Amino acid sequence: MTELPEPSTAPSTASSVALEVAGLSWGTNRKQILDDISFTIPRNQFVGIIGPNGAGKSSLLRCLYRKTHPDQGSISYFGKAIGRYSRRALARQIAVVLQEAPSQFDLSAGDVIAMGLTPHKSLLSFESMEDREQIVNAARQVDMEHQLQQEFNALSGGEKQRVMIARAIVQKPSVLLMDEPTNHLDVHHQIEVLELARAMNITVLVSIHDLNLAAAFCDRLILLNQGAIVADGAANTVLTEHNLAAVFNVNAQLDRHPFAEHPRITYKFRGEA
Ligand SMILES: Nc1ncnc2c1ncn2[C@@H]1O[C@H](COP(=O)(O)OP(=O)(O)OP(=O)(O)O)[C@@H](O)[C@H]1O
Repeated sequence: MTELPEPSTAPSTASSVALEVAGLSWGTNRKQILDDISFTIPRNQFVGIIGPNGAGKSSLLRCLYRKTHPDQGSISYFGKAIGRYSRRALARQIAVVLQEAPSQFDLSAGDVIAMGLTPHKSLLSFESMEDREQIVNAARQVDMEHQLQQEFNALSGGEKQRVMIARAIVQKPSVLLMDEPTNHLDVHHQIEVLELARAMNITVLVSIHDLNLAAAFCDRLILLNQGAIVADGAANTVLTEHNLAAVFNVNAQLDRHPFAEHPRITYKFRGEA
C-alpha cells in the first residue's frame, strides 16, 4: 500500500467512535472468509471477538491493522478511513499483540519493548532516561523487569507474550488489538494480561477462546461464525445455551457468576445429564 505523507493535523481523536467497520468482506478465490461485517465501537469499550476455530477472528483483526486489504467495505478509526493514515500515524493510534512474535535473534526482551516507542520518536534519536523508565515500568507491570536483558528468543511462550504486552503499553495507543493474547499463559498471567489491558482505559478488541474469561472482562462480545457476525452485545445476550450449541457445538448450562453480574458457563460432558 502506498504510504501517504504525515497528516498536517492529528486525526480527530475527539470522535466518540473509536472504530467503525461497515460491510467488510474478504476472501480468497476459493473461499469467502469474512462476509459483510459491520460494527461500531465507541471509545474505550473493551470488546471480545469470539467464535470457533476458523470463524475468521484473526482474518478480521488482520484487516483492522491493515495487514489484509478487504475486498469490500470500509474501516475507520476516530472518523478517519484507515487508508488515510500513514504507517507511523497508524502505529501511534493502534498497538497490536499477536501470537507470532518477532523472530530476529540478538534482540533482548528490553529491545523488543523499546520497539513500542518507535512511532513516537524521530529517526536516529537515542534512548533517553525517560524512555528507559517507561520500558522498565512496562516490564514491571507484566512481571518481566528481571528478564529485560534476556534474549527474547530464549524466553518461554508466556514470557514472550508478556513482553509483547509491555511493548504495547509503551506504545501508548488509543486502540489495542489483541489476537488470542492469553494463549501460552498460565491462569494467573491470563487474568493479569486482561486486567492490564482493561487498566489501560483505551479501546480494546481482543479475540479470545476462553468464553468465561471473555464474559468476565469484556463489555461486549461479537460472536463470529463462518465469517459472519451471528450475535453482538453484552455477554448475557451473546452467551446463550442456544448460541453455544449452534455455533460451538457444545452442551452448556448458563447461570450468573457467584461474585459478579456476568454469566458463567458450565460445560456438560458426554454422559453428564
Ligand atoms: N491467507 C489465507 N488463504 C487462505 N485461507 C485463509 C487465509 N487466511 C485465513 N484463511 C482461512 O480462513 C478461515 C478463517 O481463518 P482465521 O485464522 O481468521 O480463523 P480464526 O477464527 O482466527 O481461527 P482460530 O480460532 O483457529 O485461530 C480459515 O478457514 C482459514 O484457513
